[in-house]
Amino acid sequence: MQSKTTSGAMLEAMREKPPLVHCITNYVAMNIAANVLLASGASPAMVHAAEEAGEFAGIASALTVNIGTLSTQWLDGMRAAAKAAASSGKPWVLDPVAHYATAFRRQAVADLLALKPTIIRGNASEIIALAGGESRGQGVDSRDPVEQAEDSARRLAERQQAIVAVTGAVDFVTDGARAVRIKGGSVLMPQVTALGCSLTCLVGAFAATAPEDLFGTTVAALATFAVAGEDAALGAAGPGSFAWRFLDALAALDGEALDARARVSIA
Ligand SMILES: Nc1ncnc2c1ncn2[C@@H]1O[C@H](COP(=O)(O)OP(=O)(O)O)[C@@H](O)[C@H]1O
Ligand SMILES: Cc1ncsc1CCOP(=O)(O)O
Ligand SMILES: [Mg+2]
Repeated sequence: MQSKTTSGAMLEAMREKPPLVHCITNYVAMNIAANVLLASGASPAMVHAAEEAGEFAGIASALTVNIGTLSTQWLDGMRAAAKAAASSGKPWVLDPVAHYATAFRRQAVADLLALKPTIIRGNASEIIALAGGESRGQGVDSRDPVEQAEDSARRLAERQQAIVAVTGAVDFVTDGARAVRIKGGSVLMPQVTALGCSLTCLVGAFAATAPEDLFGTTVAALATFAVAGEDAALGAAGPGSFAWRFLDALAALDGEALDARARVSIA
């Protein structure tokens, strides 16, 4: 088996053995997130009912949990799934969408953090607030630059013993010690709803492919979005044509091109 040491090798390994990714995500993101995973070579399943989420997490290779359209019943399913993933040693990714906005969300995220996500992916405002800082987030959208979230990400990674990925104009990934920045993508990406949510699901798919290297798999997922986003923007007239071009760009990207074009630097 080819070693999965580079982002490109991880992408090819994922396509060779498509991981079943259990995505508990929001109503807005379900369709595009599933299509992003299929285009990238993974196998998505959007399963959230409390009656089955724990059992399903046990048969999937990774779990992603996104609180975008949260409800009490959904939270029950999230907790059951997170406990099942954690107890079976499977990676699970938390996307704390707009957790700062309401008391309900803040409590939900506190409960989920206590279940030890292995990776946390959010925009700069979400990560600043999650680490206890003052963020300027508005609803689900970030109003803070990523560079102002880097220290928060390092502290959060240390505190949670997790990988933390902050996305925006230049992404940042850390395990609390190591850290890299990833350039690329397009200004059109935040204009398409649920691309961040979709990226969280792709982080789960890569994590399932090489769970022994969650730092590397998280970088690989973000680099995949960065390169595909640049490709999709080339011919896009706006967010609408960008969205379908982005799916095509993900499907067209191969490991060699990803390794050749990913712009990852040590932070
Ligand atoms: N200004 C930008 N330039 C290039 N890429 C961006 C920009 N803003 C966001 N992205 C990319 O869009 C994707 C979604 O991330 P983001 O918008 O930060 O998350 P969220 O949707 O959760 O707020 C990521 O791949 C990120 O790198
Ligand atoms: C608009 C909206 N409302 C609740 S979840 C959601 C989608 C958020 O997607 P993303 O965090 O990827 O921008
Ligand atoms: Mg988001």
